[in-house]
Amino acid sequence: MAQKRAFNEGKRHFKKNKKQKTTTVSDGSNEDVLLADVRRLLKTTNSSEGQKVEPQEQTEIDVNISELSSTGDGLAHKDGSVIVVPFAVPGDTVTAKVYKNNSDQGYALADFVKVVQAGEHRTEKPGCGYFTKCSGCQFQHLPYAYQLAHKRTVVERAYQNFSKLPASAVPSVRDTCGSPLIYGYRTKLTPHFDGPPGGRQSRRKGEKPTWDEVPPIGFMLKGTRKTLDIEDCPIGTDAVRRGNKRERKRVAENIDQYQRGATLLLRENTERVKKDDTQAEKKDTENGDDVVVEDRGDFLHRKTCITDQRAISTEYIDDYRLDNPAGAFFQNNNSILPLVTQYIRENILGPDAGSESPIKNMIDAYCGSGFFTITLSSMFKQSVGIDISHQSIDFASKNASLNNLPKDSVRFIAGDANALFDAFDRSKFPADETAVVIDPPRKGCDEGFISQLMDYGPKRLCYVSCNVHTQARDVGWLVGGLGERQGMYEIESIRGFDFFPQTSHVEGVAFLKRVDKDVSAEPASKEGEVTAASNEDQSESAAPTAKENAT
Ligand SMILES: C[S@@+](CC[C@H](N)C(=O)[O-])C[C@H]1O[C@@H](n2cnc3c(N)ncnc32)[C@H](O)[C@@H]1O
Repeated sequence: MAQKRAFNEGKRHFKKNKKQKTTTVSDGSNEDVLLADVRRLLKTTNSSEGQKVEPQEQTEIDVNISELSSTGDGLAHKDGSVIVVPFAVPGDTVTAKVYKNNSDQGYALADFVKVVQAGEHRTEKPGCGYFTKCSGCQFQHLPYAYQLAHKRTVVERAYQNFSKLPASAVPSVRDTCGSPLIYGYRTKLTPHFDGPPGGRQSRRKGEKPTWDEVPPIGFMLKGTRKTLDIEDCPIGTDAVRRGNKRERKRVAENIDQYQRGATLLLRENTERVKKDDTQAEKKDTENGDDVVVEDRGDFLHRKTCITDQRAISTEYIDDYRLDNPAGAFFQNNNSILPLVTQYIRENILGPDAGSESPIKNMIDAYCGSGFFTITLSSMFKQSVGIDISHQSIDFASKNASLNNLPKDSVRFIAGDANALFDAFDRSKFPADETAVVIDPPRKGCDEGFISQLMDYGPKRLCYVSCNVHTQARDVGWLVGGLGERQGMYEIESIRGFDFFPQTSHVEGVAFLKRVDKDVSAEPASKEGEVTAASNEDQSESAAPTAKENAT
């Protein structure tokens, strides 16, 4: 009998220092991920136990960086504590200034001060003048191959730390797929500025707040809650960078019209025009510097930057046109998306699937404005996407029409993924003929969703996630079980995709297959009949045991 797994491991409470305050660390948060790395490092370096010297806050110390954390920080072991230093590289000796000592957790957070001796991997000239000040990028001093190799390790550790699966249940993580563009890739940036000093008091008194000067407009200064003024961000696309310049000028000229701080939207928009379109040429001349023109074979892509949240932005991926409300979620690195869709096409039917694949249907849970449903639709007889946002579903339906997809085979439903399996006719989507794509927000799937998914028991799963740590937890449930529910899947492959070069983020794509019953060993069932219940019985043998789970 397989081990029953804790139903909700989502929130853990840690006692904090002498005041006995507790803090909640949610699954997959930066703190949770860092803690797992700290514990592992302390375990492997327990030789100095008993001679622990707590680093004093506000003191400067020199430390040798031994590894990179999954959050992108350098980790050093010193006198029984782990010192966490941003912008540091394994092999570096750096001076760091401790600003927070989490002694009960065994680590201290420090600011990077300077490099004393550079490690061998610190070879790149950062592409941005704000590097080591801006909190956006962590890796501009690292060669791209090193960044990709590190992200593979991040995915590996995610499964070691959060899936609760034995190593034997997790296949070797594939090499990270790199992004074709490593700068100039971000199609969306959202710089912000803070309100005027004393603004709240002025408003309370019924007075209009005034500005002494134009405030910094940009991103967070690393390790603080202050805004760093950013004139230019080289990970943005050319159109977005031009938009940033324009928006900064507009805000500076109109700052008196703002009573509070604000977040600006910079979203790339693409207009596809035939090469001989003289009207488009005229527009380009009129709009001058605002338009970036890219040659795409028979077409030109005219790229501009949208700043109105309610406007519609357009992107082209694999020749599909996808419209989206500019302020709503859409993937931010257009250059890597064709590689992701290609990879999913190559794997979603299974490694042995030829033209005779039993998989005829696709369900896209958390579908947004239909990116996966639409770009993969040609592989399936019918596809259905579901998303909690009515606005996204409206756009998904419009996108299906824009791409001339038949209404009877590509459909979208507005609703909670947790109720997904009540929302459509299961008999039209037999589990044996269906693949489910899952692409939830950073917090991952709800337990309710995972349980329902296992009740339904689709033959194949493709789990895409921008948080490989919550993804590993959820995959652990699907394979190892959740609460009373036994797991019923096996991991086929795991691979990271580098959606955000120069940063510590990695997108995970995992393929899972249902562990099917060996019908020859079960005389009572009819040949070929595989039900969710029978899969559940069978999964016991595939699920890890209590002992394995504990390792
Ligand atoms: C990471 S986005 C993925 C969107 C889409 N797959 C794409 O690539 O553009 C996550 C999506 O999950 C949706 N979402 C969040 N919670 C949900 C829930 N409980 N049920 C259904 N959709 C949900 C959000 O509206 C968002 O569109």
